[in-house]
Amino acid sequence: MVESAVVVGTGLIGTSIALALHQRGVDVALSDRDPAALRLACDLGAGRPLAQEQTEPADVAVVAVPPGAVPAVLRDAQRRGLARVYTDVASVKSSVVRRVAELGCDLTSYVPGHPMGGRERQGPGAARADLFLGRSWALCPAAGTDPAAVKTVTLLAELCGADPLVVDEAAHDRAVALVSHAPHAVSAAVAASLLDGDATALALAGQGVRDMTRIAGGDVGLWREILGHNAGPVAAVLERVAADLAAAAAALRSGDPGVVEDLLERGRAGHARVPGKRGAGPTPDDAVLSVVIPDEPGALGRLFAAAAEAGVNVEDVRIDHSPGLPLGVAQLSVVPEARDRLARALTEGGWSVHR
Ligand SMILES: NC(=O)c1ccc[n+]([C@@H]2O[C@H](COP(=O)([O-])OP(=O)(O)OC[C@H]3O[C@@H](n4cnc5c(N)ncnc54)[C@H](O)[C@@H]3O)[C@@H](O)[C@H]2O)c1
Ligand SMILES: O=C(O)C(=O)C[C@]1(C(=O)O)C=C[C@@H](O)C=C1
Repeated sequence: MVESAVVVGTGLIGTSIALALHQRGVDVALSDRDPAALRLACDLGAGRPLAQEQTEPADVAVVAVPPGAVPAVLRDAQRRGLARVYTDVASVKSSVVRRVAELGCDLTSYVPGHPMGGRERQGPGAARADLFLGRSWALCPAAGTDPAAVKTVTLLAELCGADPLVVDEAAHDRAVALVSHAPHAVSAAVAASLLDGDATALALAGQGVRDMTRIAGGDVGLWREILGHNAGPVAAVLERVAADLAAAAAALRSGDPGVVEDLLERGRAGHARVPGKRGAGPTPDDAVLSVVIPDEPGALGRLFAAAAEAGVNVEDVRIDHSPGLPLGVAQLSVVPEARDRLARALTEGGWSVHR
């Protein structure tokens, strides 16, 4: 059971976890070294400030501070006896766990963790209770970790709507180098190239460059720490990506289309491997309906209401606006079996539906 929790570090991730737990009826006590971050998290309804003298240990304490700060914060939390079970959310695991052991923390009650949901913004103001819905949440218990502690942190992840995944810490670091850390560095490199663009080039920026550079807007201090703590695995991925890019550039200069085509084909194949919601495959093209919506208040609400009336759950939605036009296109992702039913119902309801 997770009935009470302490969250140390009320930034984006700590406050998002606290909001999710609070919504599920967990008693959440919050702490942050920055009083403004703590106050905002409390005002957002994420929990109450942790009392100086905590009498009863909570079921679980979540250390949600930058990777380099985790070991000392965990040691202090354990010394204070804040909880029976401890976890952290740092984006890297091996270096953090090594330092935690060096500081003499109790390893039996500590389950290293990493929720795979986040944003490019920092602080409690960016927190969302649904940040981890359908995301994986890595747990990296060691041989000596108490199985009951693993159960508690598994439950914590599930209460936040995530899918817990037990993985060895070194495998975790190699995996996130591939799916998170190197992509961040590549996004930063592409975004940095925009510094060479003039006003005309930037005025022509479309959705492609926005998608590609969103994560480059993340906090420099945090990402410098993350990349530095996972240096070897990240460097290995960056070297492979750099080799591909160098080969593509050389082929473009020499007019060899095969190399470029091979990169594009492998890119499509890699993209198709990225799982969708809850580990399912990506939404097949045939399960996406494009619906023209007027750019006016309530239009999206009416569209969702029409889908609900047809008994169809909208799994995901993306909205493309046409600048200068009073219209947008909502791309509704639904399970393939529901596509025809929804298309029929929307068409009968007067919506302009395209497959
Ligand atoms: N940002 C993401 O997308 C993301 C996703 C998953 C995991 N993480 C991990 O979550 C952790 C927190 O990242 P964030 O994005 O929430 O950052 P954030 O900057 O929004 O929040 C960090 C909070 O920790 C507090 N803090 C720092 N040192 C502290 C200390 N010694 N004692 C108490 N509080 C302290 C800060 O005041 C701040 O409020 C990091 O370890 C990061 O690797 C981040
Ligand atoms: O969506 C984003 O903005 C993120 O960068 C989230 C993301 C990721 O790479 O998926 C970033 C770092 C984390 O440690 C976990 C999640």
